[in-house]
Amino acid sequence: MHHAPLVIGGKTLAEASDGIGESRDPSTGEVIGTFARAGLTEVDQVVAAARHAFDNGPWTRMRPFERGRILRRIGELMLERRDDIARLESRDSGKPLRDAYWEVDCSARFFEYYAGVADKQHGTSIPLGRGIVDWTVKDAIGVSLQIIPWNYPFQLIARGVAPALTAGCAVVIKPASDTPLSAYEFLKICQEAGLPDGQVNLVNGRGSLIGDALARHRGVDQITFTGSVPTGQRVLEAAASHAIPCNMELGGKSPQILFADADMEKALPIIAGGFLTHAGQVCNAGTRLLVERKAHDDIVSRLHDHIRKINIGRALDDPDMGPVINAGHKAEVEGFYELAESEGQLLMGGNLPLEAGLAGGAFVRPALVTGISNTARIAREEVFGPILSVIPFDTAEEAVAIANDSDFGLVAGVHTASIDHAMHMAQDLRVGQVWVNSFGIGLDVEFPFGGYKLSGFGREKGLEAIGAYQQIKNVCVRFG
Ligand SMILES: NC(=O)C1=CN([C@@H]2O[C@H](COP(=O)(O)OP(=O)(O)OC[C@H]3O[C@@H](n4cnc5c(N)ncnc54)[C@H](O)[C@@H]3O)[C@@H](O)[C@H]2O)C=CC1
Ligand SMILES: O=C(O)Cc1ccc(O)c(O)c1
Repeated sequence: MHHAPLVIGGKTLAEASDGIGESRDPSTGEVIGTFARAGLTEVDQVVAAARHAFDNGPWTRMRPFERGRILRRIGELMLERRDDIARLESRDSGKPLRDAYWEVDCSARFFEYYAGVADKQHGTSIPLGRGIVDWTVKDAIGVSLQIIPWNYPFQLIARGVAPALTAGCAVVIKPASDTPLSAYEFLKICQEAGLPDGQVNLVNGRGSLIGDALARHRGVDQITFTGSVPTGQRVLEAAASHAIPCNMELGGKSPQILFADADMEKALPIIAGGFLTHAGQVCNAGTRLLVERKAHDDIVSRLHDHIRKINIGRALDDPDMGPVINAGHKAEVEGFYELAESEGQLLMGGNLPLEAGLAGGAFVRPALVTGISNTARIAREEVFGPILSVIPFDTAEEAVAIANDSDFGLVAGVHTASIDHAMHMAQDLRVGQVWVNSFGIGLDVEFPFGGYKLSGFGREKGLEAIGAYQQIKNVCVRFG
């Protein structure tokens, strides 16, 4: 049985003021671990520890290449422990084992990538004429609060913490209560890699209690949040109470646009992966398929055949699809099947062996919804489950209009053999990321990732992410 303590200023605290929480395996419903649940007392302690590390600790003063070496070591240790972390993550989050391995590998890549960037944070020199020298310096913003969701618990820590540390920040991590376990593995790795005490701190606990109190805390200088829109809006209100900047990575209802000229054989697994990965519990899941009308019936029949064969099972057995995060979320997804049936036709898939042991799991089945337009609620609301809404279009202009007619704007996929269609879509789609003849779920660490509209603002990954953790200081010197 795992137990995740708090880690505050380098000290490991097995108990905390809001008691002990339990974490369940969504594949079986079994309790697989416990965690110390922080309350308001620990909120003050953890912010004080991070502040102390930032204001007085060695990290801020260390030479950038030395910081880079420690960051690289964190990535190496992740790879050395990939089996243990992936198995823990697969059980705690319910994602198939291969996806949990991907999560660990990608986390290591974040540290490798930013390790190489640590000593390249150049400022600029601004010409103001003779007798004046003016330059900018990229200063660390201070204490970064990272509020993490349950869908990619380990990787989203790495995604935010690596650039924050690179910039010189201290960090407080607040994981989701459904997936509290792997964050402690991350803290242990940081300690072993030689990260100074207090530079990264961990507090598990209730979002509405400590998440809110941390976001309001005057000692926090910046927030990175990934999660739902309503919670993100609450976090923004808390941040507004002391006017600090936020990186918001919220939900999506991302389109995949399929033209009739596309190679259907190649497009099919990409479209399916786009909405089935982690049972659809991905912010950038491609859950609206906009299909050129003449290809509609063909792709629906191929997709239905495909999802009929999807094997559902325990995450550790590495099935095609694992469970959703918990019984409450299963009920929500099932509510969306009912909504879909009232708005259009629901085509179900999936093989769920009802053998003993799976009865307690939060399993749902993959589904297509046809006979709807983009005004249907099922085509507009984020389900966070394996449901694909299929909507026909006749022209490329109409495809863009439907794709952009959404409250969200995270990502889009385009499947076509025509360079004109591809370029038109890339130019006109109001989303943060366009994939052509592909649809990656968080594939790479090098390019910027983030949304338009209700999908949020700010960018994760790539060189762009570091800006969230820096202040630009301008220095102007007159001489002579
Ligand atoms: N964009 C994304 O990647 C994600 C979206 N979601 C969406 O959110 C829905 C609900 O899932 P939840 O886990 O309840 O997500 P949530 O958005 O409520 O939680 C995300 C994180 O925020 C924390 N939190 C909750 N209330 C807070 C508050 N008032 N102040 C500060 N932090 C707070 C939570 O403890 C968790 O760490 C899902 O069904 C899905 O639609 C969930 C996870 C990830
Ligand atoms: O946030 C999500 O839900 C999806 C996701 C996870 C990891 C990534 O690196 C990414 O780009 C996107």
